[in-house]
Amino acid sequence: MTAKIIDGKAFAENLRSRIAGHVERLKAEHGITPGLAVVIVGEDPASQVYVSSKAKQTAEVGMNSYKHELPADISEADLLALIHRLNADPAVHGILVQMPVPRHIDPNKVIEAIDPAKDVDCFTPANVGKVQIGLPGPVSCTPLGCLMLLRDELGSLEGRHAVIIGRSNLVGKPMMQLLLRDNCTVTVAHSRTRNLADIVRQADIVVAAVGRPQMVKGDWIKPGATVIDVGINRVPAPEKGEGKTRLVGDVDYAAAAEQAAAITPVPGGVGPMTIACLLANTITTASLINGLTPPDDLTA
Ligand SMILES: Nc1nc(=O)c2c([nH]1)NC[C@@H]1CN(c3ccc(C(=O)N[C@@H](CCC(=O)O)C(=O)O)cc3)C=[N+]21
Repeated sequence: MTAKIIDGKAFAENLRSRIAGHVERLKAEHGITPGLAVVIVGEDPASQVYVSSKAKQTAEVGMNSYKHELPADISEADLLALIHRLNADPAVHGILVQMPVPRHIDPNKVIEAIDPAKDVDCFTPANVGKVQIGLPGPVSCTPLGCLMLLRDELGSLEGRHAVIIGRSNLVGKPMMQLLLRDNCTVTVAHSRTRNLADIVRQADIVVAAVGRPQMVKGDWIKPGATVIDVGINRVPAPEKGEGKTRLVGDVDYAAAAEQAAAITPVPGGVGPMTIACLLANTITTASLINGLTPPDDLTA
């Protein structure tokens, strides 16, 4: 079998055009222009690239984009003061502080400072709790993107056995909540799991989010399974020339594609969905801040 390639880039483009429609409607019917503030501390080149593409896509869907580039040596107090100003700014409906922040800044203090009503990453305890009990609000961007791709591919997820590899607060844990809410049977495996290959072999749905290049092997995949690869790992690519690199996922793509019914590529799979879901969350928070029901095609 050769798997169908799940085109996350195309799905994300379609999602962004729906988001643009919601922006139009919020402007025309309610006089609201959703605004997203993105804060980046320091000059990590990879982070710069992501932040620029977030800002560009924010503007493309008709939202206001506010970019705050801060020097790497900014004090924690000054960063928290900026977050408090953004919390109080009525033009800002979403706040994202690009992670990781430099070591002298406590990421937990940064997250705690963000008003949960504007927490488009879904990092704050209040929003993590809302996802768990199914209340409306922003949903972690990467898991939301994975869920949208899975629903589009499979229709109902009910009764399917999903194996998530990775238990991070960023991906594994929220993914577990969302798949449970969709009536999957969920197994969360991680670095200490015994017989990982045998557990993955039982999965109808595999979500790989371990951050180790090509760790999930082709013969771990049950024939006909759906594979979502969250990993984005930059590895050396001497075949492209000296010093060159390429992106690979957490799954051995070529071998897994021989077994799976459908699989996401890297790049062009989950990554573009993460950014589109950030914009979706900004529509959700802009709606809730203004007492409106968020559109249900943009959330879990
Ligand atoms: N507060 C916060 N929220 C985040 O959501 C957040 C963050 N911090 N820090 C960094 C990570 C990383 N991240 C990515 C988003 C999109 C792609 C993406 O679109 N990747 C492309 C490839 C891009 C390339 O070629 O380098 C793809 O997979 O096709 C990747 C990575 C969001 N993050």
